[in-house]
Amino acid sequence: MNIRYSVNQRDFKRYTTDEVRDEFLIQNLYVADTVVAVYSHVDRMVVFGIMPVSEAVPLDKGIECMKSFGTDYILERRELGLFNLGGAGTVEVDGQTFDVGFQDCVYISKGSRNVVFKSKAGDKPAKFYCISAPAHKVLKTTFLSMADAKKVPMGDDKSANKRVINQFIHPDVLETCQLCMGLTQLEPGNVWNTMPAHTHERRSEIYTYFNVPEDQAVFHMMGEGQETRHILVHNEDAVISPSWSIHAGCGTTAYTFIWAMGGENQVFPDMDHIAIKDLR
Ligand SMILES: O=C[C@H](O)[C@@H](O)CC(=O)C(=O)O
Ligand SMILES: [Zn+2]
Repeated sequence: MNIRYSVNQRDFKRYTTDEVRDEFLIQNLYVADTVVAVYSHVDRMVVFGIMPVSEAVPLDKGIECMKSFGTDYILERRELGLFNLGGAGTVEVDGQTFDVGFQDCVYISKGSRNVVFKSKAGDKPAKFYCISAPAHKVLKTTFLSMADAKKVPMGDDKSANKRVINQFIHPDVLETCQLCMGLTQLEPGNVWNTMPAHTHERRSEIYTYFNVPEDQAVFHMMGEGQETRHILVHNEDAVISPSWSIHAGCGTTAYTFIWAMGGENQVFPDMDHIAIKDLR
């Protein structure tokens, strides 16, 4: 399992492009019949990419659970949220099966022992993007579609940032231990997300960008507001944002992304906004 240790904001100022990418960028999450896992020490969030093609893939495939998590099974002391970014699939959680289409979400409670992923058709495989965070109590494993999400329209055409923040795993929709997750969709012709930018000292966040055409990219902004850097992301890449870092992006075209947060609180508007004129 790939492990990312924490980076502080002072050392980060001196990072080269490659160092920034090695620490924060997550690529190649979807490999046939494989569980790709990246363990971040930023709020101990774990990113899993799972693309079943010709077989059913259990969450712990290829993972030494005791060595990586110190538990008998992965979700013994963790919760997990997932979105399907590919073709139709299913996830089976301790015998309960959920049909999971494109952009559907499932929250899986702490204490779930057997989690198994499948695609309906190997030539149109499902791509399960999963984020797991430490959890302290058992809650309800729940399927959420776009219709269940709370919609928060933001931005306008004039600022090229008209978008809808779809809050799926959010206190107003579903109780979780610490995980919050949702899907932000940009309107055609709009390219900016999360601008004016913010940090949230009490939480950290991971983004994954998708619906990015093959020949296009997103310039993801990170760093402190007074010392920004960019990191180029392409379709289905993910990027880790420690609490001290802004997390905003500008695409060469419209795109969609999943945001996921873990940490001290779940108060969505708990953000320290930085005025655009103050960014450096
Ligand atoms: O802390 C909240 C997260 O950064 C995202 O929800 C922001 C976002 O989706 C957007 O503005 O487009
Ligand atoms: Zn944020």
